[in-house]
Amino acid sequence: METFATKATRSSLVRDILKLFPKLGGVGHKGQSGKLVVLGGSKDYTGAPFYAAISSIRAGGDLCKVLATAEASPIIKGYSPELIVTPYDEIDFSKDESQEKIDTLKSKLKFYHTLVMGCGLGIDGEMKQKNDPIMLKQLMTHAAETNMMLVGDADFCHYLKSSKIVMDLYTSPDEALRIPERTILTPNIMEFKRIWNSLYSEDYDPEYSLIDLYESLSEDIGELDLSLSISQDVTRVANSLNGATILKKGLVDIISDGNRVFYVKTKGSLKRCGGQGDVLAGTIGTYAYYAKLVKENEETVLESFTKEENPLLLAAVAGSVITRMACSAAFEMKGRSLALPDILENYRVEEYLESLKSSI
Ligand SMILES: NC(=O)C1=CN([C@@H]2O[C@H](COP(=O)(O)OP(=O)(O)OC[C@H]3O[C@@H](n4cnc5c(N)ncnc54)[C@H](OP(=O)(O)O)[C@@H]3O)[C@@H](O)[C@H]2O)[C@@H](O)CC1
Ligand SMILES: Nc1ncnc2c1ncn2[C@@H]1O[C@H](COP(=O)(O)OP(=O)(O)OP(=O)(O)O)[C@@H](O)[C@H]1O
Repeated sequence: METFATKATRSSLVRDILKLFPKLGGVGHKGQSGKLVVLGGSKDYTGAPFYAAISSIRAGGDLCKVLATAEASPIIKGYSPELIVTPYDEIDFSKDESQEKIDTLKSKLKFYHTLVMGCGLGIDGEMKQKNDPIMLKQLMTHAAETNMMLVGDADFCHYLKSSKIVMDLYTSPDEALRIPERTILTPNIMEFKRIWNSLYSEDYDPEYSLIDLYESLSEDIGELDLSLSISQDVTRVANSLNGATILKKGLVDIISDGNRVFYVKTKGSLKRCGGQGDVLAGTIGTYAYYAKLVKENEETVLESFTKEENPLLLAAVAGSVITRMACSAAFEMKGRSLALPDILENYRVEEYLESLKSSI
């Protein structure tokens, strides 16, 4: 069996996670701690975009908007007065005459920091299959032009597989838009396989066991050597997608942009109720913005990353740690009766940061 030697130290990573969070000094204005848009929500799925959006606020953000189908919009709005909900599916994105409506929709994304795509987006229906990839390309391009960060989860991974229009944004990227380097993808194992199958002819057949990895790692957070087989499937996909950051979810979350590989095995929930991935996507959406701020701020010096390296790796590590801590706290309270709202109720970021700080 491989030994899973690590590189960046746990303590340097924890100190970097603490540096990611903007100070709440009492002088900030509304939106400064993060404004996020979730593109998802359809006939079958109204919970997923709600969970992602509300988690972005619980994680530290200020404002969130949901773009959903007209059918799902009033339902999602009804879950919380916190959410701004805008329908998108009355627009046929493939038609030139829709341009005015598309421009109006784009104007509603102005000043947002992150676009989270896929939570409850849905994949059923001929019209949706045709329209959604064009819509994704248009909104992603617009988001990149306005310097937003991107998170792709759930059904976004389906469109990455089924639509060349979407995959081309990663495999033949427009250098000016820098879409791969502003993206974090958060596939679960099924979604990871979908992306894998769209890139390579051979089946996904990992040589390692996550249980072995989990048991052999002494620290809860750390860096893995690139040469390990555990690192190689994620780095391969990240490299094929031109440096997009991948967080492969599981018992141990593996995170890579193709250059470096990190893991998180912080204790989470033993019950795997639906929606935990949506919570992670919303949380990471807020932290992707914080990572961009860290990169832009000359005064913030990270210990585990150089200024040239990809700060989204840190956003993904932080998102995974905080989500897992909230899931663990909720599971401690509710055990087998855990449902997703219990996790939202247990989002106590300040407390988790304090506990990380005192652990080093
Ligand atoms: N309340 C809501 O509105 C929610 C809506 N959601 C939304 O639903 C949409 C579709 O998402 P999805 O979760 O049904 O699709 P996907 O992840 O492909 O799973 C399909 C099947 O694969 C399996 N399977 C999954 N994970 C596995 C694993 N780790 N290891 C092994 N097997 C695994 C498992 O099947 P099984 O093997 O148990 O038969 C599972 O049933 C998407 O838009 C999403 O955002 C969710 O966010 C939840 C809350
Ligand atoms: N076996 C596990 N033990 C502990 N935490 C886990 C485990 N598997 C996944 N997680 C964590 O749970 C969160 C969600 O991962 P999960 O695999 O449940 O996503 P998902 O299938 O996309 O969820 P969703 O139901 O929202 O579609 C991640 O933060 C991940 O780190």
